[in-house]
Amino acid sequence: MTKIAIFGVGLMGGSLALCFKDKPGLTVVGHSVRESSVTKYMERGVVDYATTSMHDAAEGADFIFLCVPVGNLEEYVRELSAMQLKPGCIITDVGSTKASVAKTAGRLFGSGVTFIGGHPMAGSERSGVEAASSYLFENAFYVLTPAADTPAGDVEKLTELIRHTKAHIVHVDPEEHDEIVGAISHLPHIIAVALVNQIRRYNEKNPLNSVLAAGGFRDITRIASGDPVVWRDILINNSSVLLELLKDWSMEIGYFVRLLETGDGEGIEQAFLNAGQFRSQLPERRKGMIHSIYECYVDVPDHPGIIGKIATELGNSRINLSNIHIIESREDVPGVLRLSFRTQDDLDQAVHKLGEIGFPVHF
Ligand SMILES: NC(=O)C1=CN([C@@H]2O[C@H](COP(=O)(O)OP(=O)(O)OC[C@H]3O[C@@H](n4cnc5c(N)ncnc54)[C@H](O)[C@@H]3O)[C@@H](O)[C@H]2O)C=CC1
Ligand SMILES: O=C(O)C(=O)Cc1ccc(O)cc1
Repeated sequence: MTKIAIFGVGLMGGSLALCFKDKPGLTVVGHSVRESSVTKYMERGVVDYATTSMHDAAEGADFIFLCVPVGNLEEYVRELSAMQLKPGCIITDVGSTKASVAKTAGRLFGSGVTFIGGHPMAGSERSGVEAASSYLFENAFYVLTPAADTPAGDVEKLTELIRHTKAHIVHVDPEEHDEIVGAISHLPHIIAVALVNQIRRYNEKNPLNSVLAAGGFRDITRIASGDPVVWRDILINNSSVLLELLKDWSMEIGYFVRLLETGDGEGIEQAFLNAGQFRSQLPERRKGMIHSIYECYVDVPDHPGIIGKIATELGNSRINLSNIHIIESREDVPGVLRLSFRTQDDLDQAVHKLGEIGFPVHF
């Protein structure tokens, strides 16, 4: 039996556990510092066994996944380095930053135990084992950050195991990872939170702000609902990269201030044109940093029974619909439904079926 120990069975740890559990030859052990969490992991059946003992979890493990907030990663690495681990044990993590943990682990682990940093680049604004799903990583990128002297055989062993997630595995240098992920994930989270807090202040004076806050606002601010502790740790850990990115961000904002002060319509058009062109070249519907589920929009007339018809048609074709959301903010226009699916295959089949029965689909 290959023993996999998971420290911190939350959204990420729980989702990994679900990918590995019940696979032939694998046994999954979950660790939490809290007794109540251990009971919860067992009750939900996400692990084969759970414990509050770090020793019991790590002893004899072939793979150890550290899935705690970034601010706690290095203390786990330190504690594990002082323990008698199984020779050949591979330790990895799922932290959203990679440079500091790679540096600490590189210093602490000698022969017999290998550390390879990891970052599955899929997730959501939700947290906790309640939000875990075995589908979370399907089609997403999964970054590994092996060092130049990491044994190739160990990278291969970890890669083989991670294939259970159905993610695309890529290798990136830890510092380069933090710069890129700072720009495409951490900075957008800061911007979303700052924007929501700006509107929150306006809303204290006039509650109509939140009543009218509709599609666009909700779309670009979903990630502002991320877990505060997880994000505190990510931003503090990557602060030097983020401070540089924020300088560039204030230049971008300053540019818009000038465009408006000078009434430069052509400049505004050009800014939207450039952004739209770049955005349309981004890989389509790749599950990843911001888009994490397979979804499409359907224009439907606003009359009773239509939602039932769509759900029934999809059900009859054995297409699994994971969520259906009515966009309520469209008064006096055709209603719009957002349909979510767990897999690309379900989404593709749904698009085909809905087309057949005369419902136009948008993305
Ligand atoms: N949320 C997301 O979408 C993504 C998160 N990550 C990374 O994954 C890691 C875990 O994040 P999530 O699973 O989202 O968070 P989560 O809050 O769902 O899970 C965190 C887990 O760590 C445990 N934990 C919290 N504080 C602890 C402490 N002081 N000592 C020991 N255990 C503690 C919690 O009990 C929980 O089991 C973080 O390092 C985060 O940067 C990576 C990719 C995506
Ligand atoms: O909610 C989303 O779309 C995300 O962007 C999730 C996410 C959060 C943290 C990461 O390190 C990676 C992905």
